[in-house]
Amino acid sequence: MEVRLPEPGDALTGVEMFAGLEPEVRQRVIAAAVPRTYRKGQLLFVENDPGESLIVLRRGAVAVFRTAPTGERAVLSVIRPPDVLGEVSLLDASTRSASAEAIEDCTALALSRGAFMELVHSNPRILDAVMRSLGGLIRRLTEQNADHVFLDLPGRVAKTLVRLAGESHAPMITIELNQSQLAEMAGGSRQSVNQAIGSFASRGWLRTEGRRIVVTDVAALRRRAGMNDR
Ligand SMILES: Nc1ncnc2c1ncn2[C@@H]1O[C@@H]2COP(=O)(O)O[C@H]2[C@H]1O
Repeated sequence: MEVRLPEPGDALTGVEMFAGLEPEVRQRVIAAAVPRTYRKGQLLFVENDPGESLIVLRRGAVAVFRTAPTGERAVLSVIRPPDVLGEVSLLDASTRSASAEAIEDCTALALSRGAFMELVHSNPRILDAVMRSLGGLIRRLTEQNADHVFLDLPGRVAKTLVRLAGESHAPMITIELNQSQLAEMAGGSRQSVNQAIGSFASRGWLRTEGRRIVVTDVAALRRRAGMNDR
């Protein structure tokens, strides 16, 4: 009888950027990284801070956002494990391109710029993953730009909800997000986002429960967002 042993796991398990590393190198990365915890609502860093470390998110969720001079926020992305953040300013040796806030209690590993660059130089294979990650970011930005040109606000709200629902095929998907956060992500005023949510709710595509949105018809939202059927 075949006995399956549990997959060996470590603090970098599932993190694509470090997937191709030899076990000894992985252990060196883990030893060089500093564990961090962030409470919900805590800022990890602010736009224009010096970029000093790569953050490997292990638990929780982080919103990446830019702030307008009026104080208004635009959420660019929500990062979840096993994603990393903070790679842009390390690679262009510049300041943080956006701010980041824990939207759930988080645990993470922080790898200093020096340790990350040394790793990249001694393990060129990492460059493949770094390039893939930058390619993915550019692709997302291109899509976000196109959405702002081609989709109306309800379309962007629908698309944001579909993205947050992820790959789940469950008949009901609960998204822990209030309507202000949704407005920051979809790029619209709270009032117009509320109207879009009200109209989706009246068609039976979702319902709101306090700070949650329960999506009941992802396919309808996908169609409203102009996305292909799966
Ligand atoms: N538009 C975006 N979508 C997703 N992530 C982003 C976006 N812009 C910046 N980031 C991430 O947010 C981080 C902000 O700090 P960095 O510039 O060091 O690295 C950035 C990326 O990891």
